[in-house]
Amino acid sequence: MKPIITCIQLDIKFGDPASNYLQVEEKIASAVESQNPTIIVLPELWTTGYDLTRLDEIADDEGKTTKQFLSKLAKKYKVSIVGGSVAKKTYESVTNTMYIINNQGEVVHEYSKLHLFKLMDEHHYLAAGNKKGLFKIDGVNSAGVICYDIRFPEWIRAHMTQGAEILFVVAEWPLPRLHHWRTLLISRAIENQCYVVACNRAGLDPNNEFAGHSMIIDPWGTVIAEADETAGSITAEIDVKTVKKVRNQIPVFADRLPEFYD
Ligand SMILES: NC(=O)CCC(=O)C(=O)O
Repeated sequence: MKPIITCIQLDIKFGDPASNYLQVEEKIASAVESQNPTIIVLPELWTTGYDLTRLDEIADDEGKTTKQFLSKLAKKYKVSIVGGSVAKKTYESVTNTMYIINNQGEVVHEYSKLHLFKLMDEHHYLAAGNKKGLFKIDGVNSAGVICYDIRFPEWIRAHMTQGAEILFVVAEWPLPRLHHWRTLLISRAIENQCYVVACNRAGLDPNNEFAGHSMIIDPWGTVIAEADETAGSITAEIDVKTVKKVRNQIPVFADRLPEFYD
């Protein structure tokens, strides 16, 4: 079965997890009803937005609430979820953490953002992760990274050389750098000959206007679905066999010469 992927481009309510859980529940229900997706993707920090000064109060304790919430919806609708990311509080720190839930409602992986974005003060409030975002979703080897991570092609490549065929990107990417967002995502798809599924947020917070433009890009670099700047969703069916076809046509992975790269 070919994956049908929906990105939900939310307008996140700043610092208001209760409202955001509610709107995500409604938007997942309506995406399932109208688009029949097999995989749903949410944006970065969708429970709290960038309300970093209040994380002590509003971050999710060990991610428990989010994991239960997404598992329940995944099971109810038999859909896999790339659960954007949330602020996860532990005894030691708060991380910007993505949960991957399969269509049985099981949490199959969690990835914490490796590269913290200083321009949005992340380094003052969040701790970086230390593990790759590699997982299988609906049988497809995939990678998941968070926003600023896409500026580090070597980090993405480290996932791709381990066999990932879809790169999921979840983000809160501001409008003034929309050109970078589109160019970096298309470049990551072309250089890695993979699908890129990128879910950004829409709307405003007290410091930023966000770019929207969630995108689904094929391994040739063609944009097959793209949102505008407003809240909404995009959906596309993808054919994972295209990854092998493109990798056979131009054998970039076989032609790498890593011994010259450092
Ligand atoms: N939330 C983020 O990591 C934003 C990254 C960003 O805006 C960039 O230009 O990079």
